[in-house]
Amino acid sequence: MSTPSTTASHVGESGIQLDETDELIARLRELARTERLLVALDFDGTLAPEVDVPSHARALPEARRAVLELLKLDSTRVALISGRAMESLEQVSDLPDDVLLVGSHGVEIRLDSPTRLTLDTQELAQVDVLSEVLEDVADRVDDVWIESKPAGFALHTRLASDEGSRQAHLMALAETKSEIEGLTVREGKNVLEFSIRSTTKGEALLHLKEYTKATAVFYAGDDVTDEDAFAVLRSGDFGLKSGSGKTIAEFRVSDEAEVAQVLAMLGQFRAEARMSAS
Ligand SMILES: O=P(O)(O)OC[C@H]1O[C@H](O[C@H]2O[C@H](CO)[C@@H](O)[C@H](O)[C@H]2O)[C@H](O)[C@@H](O)[C@@H]1O
Repeated sequence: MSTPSTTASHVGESGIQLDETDELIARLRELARTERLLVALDFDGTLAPEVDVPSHARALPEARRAVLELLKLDSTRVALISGRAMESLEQVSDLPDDVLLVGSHGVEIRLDSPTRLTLDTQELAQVDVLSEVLEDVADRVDDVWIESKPAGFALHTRLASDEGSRQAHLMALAETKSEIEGLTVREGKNVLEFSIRSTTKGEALLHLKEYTKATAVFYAGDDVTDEDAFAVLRSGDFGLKSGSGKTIAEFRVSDEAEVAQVLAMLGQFRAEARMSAS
């Protein structure tokens, strides 16, 4: 195998970023030898580069290829854990049905048989109130819009000015909180997410780990909400942060292309490990 060109770094005990590509490779090889592997991945900013229109986002071809290779391997499951609504995640990810999907930060889950999210009357009423309040905020600030999800909304500010974005955040926070008690608010890249359910990617990852009976987990993500998933990783698992920003993940690469390289390596090591196990 050729030497990977990742700029992987490892946060040493001193907090200093050390160039640790060799260590990353050694740890990937070790992970690949586990009995049952779960590879769980965030979508936007991890497999797919950020774009202005969410429905236009697609995984990099090399990332998609690496995921398809992993799917061919026995005792290996692949999952996407995203903030997107399930319908949107299915559309943009366009992967086979044996990929486990988690949408809306854990509110929606598609395992091997489809399940439908149902909200009770009170929750439906809360979604209606949220819609009214956030539509009103979006109407008042240029280039701010809302994306609908089954249990909430994302307030997008990617195309707004810094000041517009700041104002939209402040208004949306104040006005939703005064209308709905116990609302969950998550901040992401150019987005503020409001949900009437309070799941996290960490809870979703634990659920998938139990469902797949995984003996070790690989998780890659780029945003603040992915930190909840990194937080539930245990010894022998592997956490990979894509891009800049504070993280508790053990390893970091610089972008989606490097995530794809790491996934391709993992696929290769896993194929070798499964071959020698059989
Ligand atoms: O958990 P993820 O899979 O990373 O999803 C997080 C949010 O992704 C989408 O918004 C982000 O990506 C868009 C497309 O690149 C970009 O236009 C936007 O600025 C980003 O915030 C999605 O639209 C949200 O619903 C997800 O929660």
